[in-house]
Amino acid sequence: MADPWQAAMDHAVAVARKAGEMIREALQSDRKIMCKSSSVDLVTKTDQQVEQFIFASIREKFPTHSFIGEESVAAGEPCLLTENPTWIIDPVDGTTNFVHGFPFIAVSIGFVVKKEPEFGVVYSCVEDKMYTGRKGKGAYCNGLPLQVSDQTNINQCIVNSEMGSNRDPEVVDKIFSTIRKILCIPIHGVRGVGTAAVNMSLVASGAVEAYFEIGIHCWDVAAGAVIVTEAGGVVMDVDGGPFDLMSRRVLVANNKTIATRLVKEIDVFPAKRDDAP
Ligand SMILES: O=P(O)(O)OC[C@@]1(O)O[C@H](CO)[C@@H](O)[C@@H]1O
Ligand SMILES: [Mg+2]
Repeated sequence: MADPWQAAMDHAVAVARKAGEMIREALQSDRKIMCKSSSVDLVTKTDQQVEQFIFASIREKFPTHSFIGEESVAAGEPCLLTENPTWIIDPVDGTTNFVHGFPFIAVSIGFVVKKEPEFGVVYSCVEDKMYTGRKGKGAYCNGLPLQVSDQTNINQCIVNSEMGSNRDPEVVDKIFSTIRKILCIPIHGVRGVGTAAVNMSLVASGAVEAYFEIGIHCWDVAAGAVIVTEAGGVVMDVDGGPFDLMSRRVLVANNKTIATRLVKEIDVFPAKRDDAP
């Protein structure tokens, strides 16, 4: 039977690639920085222009679908997931990296139907790596199949995480205490490239065994969650419970053994849900 969403996924790949070209061009010119929730939560005209381009390109083909985009929500659009086919988009994941020219910047396009992720597209546009995952049909990077690491020994792992954009000293203490505990298990190393979408794609590629973060948004992880699952990995809440796209919390790993070992070390702190009133 033909895949009802294959054409949508093919379109998402083409749109992500064009959006990536826009970002690469913008990297050659001055980036005017604006702030959102704080002086370290950055946005630029490029974020807004790329999101408008992606929305317009998708709406043209799928006018009845719903959209959740980072910059539209920042401008006051509701962040509510319904049963309707919904595109969940981060036009520039790694805006701080973009502003600084740090070469990990991704276009993240997730597609969800009846609240179930159907496919994810993450285009790491400086690296020119197109990561894709289609429910039940595997995960790929530039057309080559992705498979998570087969490592089950926590001491042999690299774990991705991020410092986030919360500068409340009590939150920063929890972030650092978690990273300290994990590092001293010990593990081989902690890394983070400044974009959840690429952090998750690196788990799917087997380059690192896990990634977790509290404070991300649905648009950061909607695509990566499908890519990790389709590469044979697991996606869950940082407390080991089921993954909740709107919870602002995510833990992905190559397998349940590594994931549950990490859950023991994560100091959880509150983060307001994406769909909170
Ligand atoms: O606002 P942006 O750039 O679209 O995304 C925010 C983000 O890059 O910041 C976090 C780092 O703490 C990442 O996990 C997340 O993807
Ligand atoms: Mg973004």
